[in-house]
Amino acid sequence: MKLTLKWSSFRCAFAGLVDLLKTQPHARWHLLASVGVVGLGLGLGLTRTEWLALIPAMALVWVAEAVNTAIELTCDAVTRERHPLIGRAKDLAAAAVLLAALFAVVVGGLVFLPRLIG
Ligand SMILES: Nc1ncnc2c1ncn2[C@@H]1O[C@H](COP(=O)(O)OP(=O)(O)OP(=O)(O)O)[C@@H](O)[C@H]1O
Repeated sequence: MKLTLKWSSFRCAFAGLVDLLKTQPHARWHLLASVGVVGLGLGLGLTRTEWLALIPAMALVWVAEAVNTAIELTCDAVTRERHPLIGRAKDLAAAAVLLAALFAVVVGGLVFLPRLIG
């Protein structure tokens, strides 16, 4: 089996990341929150276990936001007319971001609150 790396795929993925940050205001909030969490975590000297909880929680929010944006754009490419299924698809994609963000807040609270008020 031949293993090959397609560098153009990395270029496309990076372009998607830049697109996300340029066009999605929520992504900029995620960036601010991620920088804040990492800065606070470094300042408080979090343990490896605490980082192992925080990193997937943050990553999930980024992944959900990217997929949500992709779904929104795909829906808009299919039709700009109102359609109940498009509405549901967009609402469900937005729900994925909301769920990821809520769970990230819970994880952040479990990690940081005992250190900040304990
Ligand atoms: N073509 C459509 N048919 C039916 N409902 C739609 C359609 N487009 C948007 N909606 C409804 O409007 C909501 C907002 O859609 P929109 O495409 O403006 O995304 P958004 O909330 O502005 O997303 P973001 O702020 O992340 O870009 C959707 O969640 C959906 O309920």
